Amino acid sequence: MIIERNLAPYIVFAQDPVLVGLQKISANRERIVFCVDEHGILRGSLSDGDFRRWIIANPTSSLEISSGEVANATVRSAAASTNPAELAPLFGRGGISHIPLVDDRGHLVGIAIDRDDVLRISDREIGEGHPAFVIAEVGNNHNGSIDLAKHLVDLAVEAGADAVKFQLRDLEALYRQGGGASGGEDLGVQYTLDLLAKYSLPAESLFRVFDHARERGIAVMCTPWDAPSVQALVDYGIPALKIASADLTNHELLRDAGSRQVPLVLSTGMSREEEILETTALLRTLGTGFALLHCQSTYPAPFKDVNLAYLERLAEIGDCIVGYSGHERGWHVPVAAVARGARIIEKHFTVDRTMEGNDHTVSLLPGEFATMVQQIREVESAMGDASPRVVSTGEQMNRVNLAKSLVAARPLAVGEVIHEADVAVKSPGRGLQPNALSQLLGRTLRRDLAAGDFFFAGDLTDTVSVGRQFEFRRPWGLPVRYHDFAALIADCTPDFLEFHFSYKDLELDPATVFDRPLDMGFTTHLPDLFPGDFLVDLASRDDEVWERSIAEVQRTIDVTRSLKQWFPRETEPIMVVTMGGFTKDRHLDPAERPAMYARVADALARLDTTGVRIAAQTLPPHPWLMGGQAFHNLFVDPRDTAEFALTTGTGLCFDVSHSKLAANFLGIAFSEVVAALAPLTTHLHLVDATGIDGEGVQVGEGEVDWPQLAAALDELAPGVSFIPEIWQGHVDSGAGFWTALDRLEQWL
Ligand SMILES: C=C(OP(=O)(O)O)C(=O)O
Repeated sequence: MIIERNLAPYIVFAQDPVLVGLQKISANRERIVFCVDEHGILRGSLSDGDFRRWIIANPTSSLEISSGEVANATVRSAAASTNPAELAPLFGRGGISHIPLVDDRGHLVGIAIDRDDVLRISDREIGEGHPAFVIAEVGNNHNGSIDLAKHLVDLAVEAGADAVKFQLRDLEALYRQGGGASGGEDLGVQYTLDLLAKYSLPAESLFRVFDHARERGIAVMCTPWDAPSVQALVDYGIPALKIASADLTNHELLRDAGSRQVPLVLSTGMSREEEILETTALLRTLGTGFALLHCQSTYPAPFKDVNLAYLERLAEIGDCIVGYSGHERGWHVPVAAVARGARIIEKHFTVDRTMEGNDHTVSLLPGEFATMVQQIREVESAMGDASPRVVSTGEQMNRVNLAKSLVAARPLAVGEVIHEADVAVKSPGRGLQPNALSQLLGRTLRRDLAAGDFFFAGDLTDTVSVGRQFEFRRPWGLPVRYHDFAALIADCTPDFLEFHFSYKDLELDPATVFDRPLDMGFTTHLPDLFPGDFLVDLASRDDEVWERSIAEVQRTIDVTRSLKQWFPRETEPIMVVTMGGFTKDRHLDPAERPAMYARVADALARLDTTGVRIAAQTLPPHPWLMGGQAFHNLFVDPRDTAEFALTTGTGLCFDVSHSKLAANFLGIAFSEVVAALAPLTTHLHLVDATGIDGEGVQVGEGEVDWPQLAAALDELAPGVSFIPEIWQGHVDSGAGFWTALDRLEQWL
């Protein structure tokens, strides 16, 4: 439980319209506000439930009605002096999680909240489901210089820290001899005192540094080592206090700090478990929000003494948010601590490890700290949620390439019953997976198979998936390969075929593919991969890559042109090109994009495109290039994509899956993407998407709002051709394409 005394987000005046109350409820995310009169006297509660009950009872009432009239006047309150231990049993009854605390004249002075799973420091929430809160502990590493302290704040901001922390001591109050006098003390104490006397910053100087941190938008924390320092920090308005390990048993300081209505973060180094238990019990009587940091108080701490496994026990015995304050070398241990549940990480921070003072040696330099923060974020993103394992989109692709399938061991004819000897397990994994063997055995074949042909899911059912004559308001086509187009058009007549070339296809003489001209149109698609793992990149700054990219695109244009003789209806075929602009390890700064687009434009200007319309394919933020995650920088953001199309006159192949992923990644509405791209679109790839990298998903099984998209396309890109580009839609006699077309027909 915490006792909240910052009441502004939780109160609404009785005369305020109820809408104001509802807005406050949304803003404070606590699902409740309390209604007070002009003297601050509690008049009732206004929760989501109170409002719902009222609106059901008064369905025609205006929202201009005052909050006081809607509020529940019988809300249960408690006296401000009530001990938190007495408040605790009141929670939970009837769903109560907030108890208003009133003084003896009925003024609202606090709210007891049944919450210790989230700690709020400045505008950050800490706890399960939130990114770890990373504190750059400057401590006294400013060595007494305000300028260096401010510089460290700037560096902490750049390194991605969530907070900077300092230490404040009143040496007169803190040490038994007062001031920096150390005569008669042990060696260690003398050394520490000498350093503190030399390098501590007084409160007023530290506050100038805190002001600077606020201006830079980073949370500021401080460890008070004595009562005057607690008072000074609270007077300053510090958003959270840190309690050093050395003070874990200092109940007087804890009582003082814990009654100041700011969250406490306590380190547990140099402590025994019973001391930690005693302290948490004490804090619970104060009603303050707190977190415990596991810590090994040696500088540097030997790895063998760190005992990260204790984090779990600490969370259990403290029943609170836990974190880790690290004094070991390097930053891999804090990263591991995050993986073991630390929600707060504190690590010392300096500009120079050789400076005088015992914290410098265990501090991270700014670049190291930035790496730690980045690695923490990467590990957080890698943590997942232990839900049942699913196959990622990239894995699905690799599974096709690397796994195995059930194939015909010999030619098999329609009507034959499948026996074990008829089936072999071979790579690649395009067909039924080997574990489907028992389902396949004993089934009667409904199609002929050559030796080596895949068995598909369709062979396990009695209904065969076939194409049919589909009806659309715009030209529709099928994505095909040279080797499968004839089978795919056996039962349907698309308006056109889109040939997705492999690099080997480019070497084939079309006369060996087509035995007669076809009465339909065609489009083509640049191969995704060329010999020697080469990916076309018309934006490349590497001249060799750029020249070869231009040559490969030109070669594909030439092949496209040569196909026209087999498709007399097609006068100017579209060729879809993935232009490039990808990187392997990270997205580039958007400022780098204009030069890259210019490079693409220069490459396009070098091509002889006579008789062929190039369409630049819109791209996802994270393509699965060569079976692994990569980063696309161009044709992802609809704004620069549209600008490129407009300024170069290049048409777009609007890939709905790719651009939906881009919208999710960029946090923009997909309708905005459609509005920007559809008017510049000459060709469409229609396919669904999930998240930021789930591409190729079956229509209706992802996140695209198809009726809305279809209406927008009717308006902004009428008559523009499309293919259903379902991943692996061609397998199992085109089952994926037929399902997609069946579904699309109702909207397009
Ligand atoms: C010394 C401090 O903390 P820890 O015990 O985490 O090192 C501090 O916060 O000043």
